[in-house]
Amino acid sequence: MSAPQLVVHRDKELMAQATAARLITEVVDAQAARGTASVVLTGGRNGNGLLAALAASPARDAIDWSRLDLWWGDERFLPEGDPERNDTQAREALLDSVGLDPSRVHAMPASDGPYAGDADAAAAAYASELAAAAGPEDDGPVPAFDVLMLGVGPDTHVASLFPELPAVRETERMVVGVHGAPKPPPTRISLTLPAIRAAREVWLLAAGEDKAEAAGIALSGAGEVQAPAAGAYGRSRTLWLLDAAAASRLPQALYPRASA
Ligand SMILES: O=C1O[C@H](COP(=O)(O)O)[C@@H](O)[C@H](O)[C@H]1O
Repeated sequence: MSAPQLVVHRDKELMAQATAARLITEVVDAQAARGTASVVLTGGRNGNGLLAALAASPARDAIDWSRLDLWWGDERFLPEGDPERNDTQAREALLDSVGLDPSRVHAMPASDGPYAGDADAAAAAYASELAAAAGPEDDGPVPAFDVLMLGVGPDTHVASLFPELPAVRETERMVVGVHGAPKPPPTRISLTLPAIRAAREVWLLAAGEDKAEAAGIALSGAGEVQAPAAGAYGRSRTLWLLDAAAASRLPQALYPRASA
């Protein structure tokens, strides 16, 4: 487990641009060291903002996109191409405009595919895909992703692990179907905390006033069942990337601010 490190940017635009630059460097370094890189994408406003910033960055061409494996931390269990799918939004924001190898883009199954209506079976299939990609050096049934990104929800959810729902308590399976999510749609697929913790680096993204309470709770010693973001950490680094609005309710000891 790596203790959280915080980086606070002035506003969400700067946070997205700086995180895009950070991601480019990480991917380029991983490709230089190992030939390939693996990144886990997140959905939501902050995740899509980051992808849009990456698409707009001239430095994006430093990445060899054909040697990048992309995975998702969660997905809304909806038909292929649905505008609310995280996969659809990521393709529009970035993926359709770079030269990815389609065989390395590992979208989570859609609700109208071979697992029609069965999110649990779809989750098991994604777990098998992850296990097939893991090598002996990964030391487990999922790859040691270079960077795994998670948007933090206003209720402290990450991926589709919502407070108090069974998925956040999962300790054995790497991917689960989520039922009854409080944020629409109710049926989802999600990596679990053990899968998230297999990543070398976990980056939590929180921008905007509506994330301030969640960031404050998760970084104040809350339990992971009540505040799933508190249970998300990487093997070698856990990085919280915030804007000033989202950092406004962090404990002073973590993020000192001049008193008003
Ligand atoms: O539904 C989801 O929400 C979270 C957070 O989204 P945000 O819009 O509040 O930033 C996201 O990280 C997750 O991938 C997504 O499925």
